[in-house]
Amino acid sequence: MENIENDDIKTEIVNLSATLNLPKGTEAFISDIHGNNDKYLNIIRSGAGNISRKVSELFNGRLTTLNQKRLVCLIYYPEEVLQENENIENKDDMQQWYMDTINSMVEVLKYVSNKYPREIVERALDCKYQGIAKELLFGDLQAEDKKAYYREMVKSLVNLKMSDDFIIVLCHAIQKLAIERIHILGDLYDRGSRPDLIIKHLNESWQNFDFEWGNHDVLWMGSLAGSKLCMLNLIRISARYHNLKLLKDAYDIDLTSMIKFATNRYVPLPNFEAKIGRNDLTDEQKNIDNCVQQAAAIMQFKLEGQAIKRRPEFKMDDQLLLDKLSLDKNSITINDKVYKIEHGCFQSVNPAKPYQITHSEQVVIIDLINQFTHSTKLNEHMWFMLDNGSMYLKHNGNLLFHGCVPVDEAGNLLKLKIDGQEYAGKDLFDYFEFILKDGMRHPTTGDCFNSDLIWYLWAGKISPLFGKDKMATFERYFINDSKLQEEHLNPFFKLCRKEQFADKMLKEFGLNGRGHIIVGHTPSSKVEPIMADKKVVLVNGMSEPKSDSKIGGYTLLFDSYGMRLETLRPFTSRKQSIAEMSDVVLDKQIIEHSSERKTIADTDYGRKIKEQIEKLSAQL
Ligand SMILES: O=P(O)(O)OC[C@H]1O[C@](O)(COP(=O)(O)O)[C@@H](O)[C@@H]1O
Ligand SMILES: [Mn+2]
Repeated sequence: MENIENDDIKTEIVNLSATLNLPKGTEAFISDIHGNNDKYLNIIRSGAGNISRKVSELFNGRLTTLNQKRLVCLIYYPEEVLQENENIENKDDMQQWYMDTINSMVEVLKYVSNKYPREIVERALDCKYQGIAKELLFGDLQAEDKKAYYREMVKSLVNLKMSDDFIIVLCHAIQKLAIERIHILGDLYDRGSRPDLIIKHLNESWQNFDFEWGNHDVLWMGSLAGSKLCMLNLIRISARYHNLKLLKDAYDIDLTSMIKFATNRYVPLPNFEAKIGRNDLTDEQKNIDNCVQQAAAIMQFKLEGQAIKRRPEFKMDDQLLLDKLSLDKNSITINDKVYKIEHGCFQSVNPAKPYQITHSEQVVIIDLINQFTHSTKLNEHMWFMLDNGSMYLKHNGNLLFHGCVPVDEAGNLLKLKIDGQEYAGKDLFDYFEFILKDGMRHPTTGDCFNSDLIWYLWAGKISPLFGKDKMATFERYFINDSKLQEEHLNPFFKLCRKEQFADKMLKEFGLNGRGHIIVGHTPSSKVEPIMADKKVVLVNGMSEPKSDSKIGGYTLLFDSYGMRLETLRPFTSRKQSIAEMSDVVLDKQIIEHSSERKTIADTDYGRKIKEQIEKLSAQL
């Protein structure tokens, strides 16, 4: 008996020791997806550019560039591309195409899977075709004695009309194996229409991923925790980007009370026109978006005023603006200067009590927050974000978070004083993580401490997720003054150009200077994507590109040879990507390269394996 046990332990040690010598898996870092499911899938299905690179390594000199492109496009979008085959009329041509394609596909799959232990490769294959796929994948296709056997296998797949399904299984396996782990550096939610589908995809089809929460994600998590402020911001942004439908379709939140209230009390105004790049909306849809945005904005400003007054420690008094409106509400006095109000909509603001919510506003807010806190699907998705996420992550020596470590101009950590206790740097991140988790575990719709702090994460001066001195929502809606509308970035971003500062930040989180700080949030138009002698990398890859933008953002890949930042091609639609067979990557910059491959032994996972080996050895 003892011997059998010892043998099992020894086998396990052999397997684990062997795993340590495999090359390190490829990590992909993406950020600011903002609900753009198609663009997200375009990146994921392409292995963040990894697949086309592998195909060219494998087929250069054997396939023309055009045929490589065709193969790559098929791997990304097999469902759509295979449909085009219906146009091939000649049966022999068709058979030949399938045989060539399956063979090439198996080659690519072999190539991307050679980093993994067999068990992981098997897991990436759909069970329906696992037997055949394994035979083709792990067998020696060139062995003379078996050539006919393999040829017949592929031929039968074609004859039995199983080949489309089989190709799809191989393509999905290639996609999965091209990236070992995805880091999502925040802002999965808001602006785009289908964040729910991204969550669904990760939940159902991906194994290794993590979220570093963004300020927009916090609005959704905070709403589930009962924060009315988070919810009003969320609804305002949803209306601003014509996404109110998402709330009903994905989360079963009925906005009837809000829409009725808003369309009765407000008339459409130019400053509340939805920000969408299309003009196929009916007048009714436009009016709803416009009026709901106004109603939510006014409720938001009122409740924000109450929170700011309730929490003097937030030091946000400069954002109390409703009480600075003139009696006729056509102008506002800020720092002794009078500004004209453009297209005001303050009919529900009582000059005597500007932050007081009216009875009918209250009725709408209560209806909505009850629905948010009771939505089963929202509950499921936000817990998925909570369980798989954190405020920051230390992974393989790198530090990942969404925004910044709040500092002053001199680079000293800014302290947030709450309840007599000061939090700064890593402690500040840890504190907010505790509050967010606590808030979600104990949801309440009252004006509680957790809710206020969660809202602070969205818009507070010393919020690591926001990273700006103020959110100028009011000014941007109503005051035509570019100075007042400015939101200044925390000095962190400027200081990040200095290596010494980056080292100091890494040290604050217990990491050494060999690591990198990898962040999302800030568009590359504001901050360079590579700073501090390549120690700080910005991967804001997904914010909607402006219509004239020549790039579609950045993603970072970290494989066994090093790190490279990929500049993405602007993404318009899935249909167009397929039609043009366009690849995701426009350009790449090497951040780090070593001719000696990193192995699993060099990673955090490797460290865990070594610990396990030690434990097992002790049992022998
Ligand atoms: O693009 P919009 O909807 O006008 O939003 C602008 C607001 O979004 C923010 O940029 C925050 O969003 P990000 O985290 O995506 O930057 C605010 O600072 C700003 O006030
Ligand atoms: Mn952000």
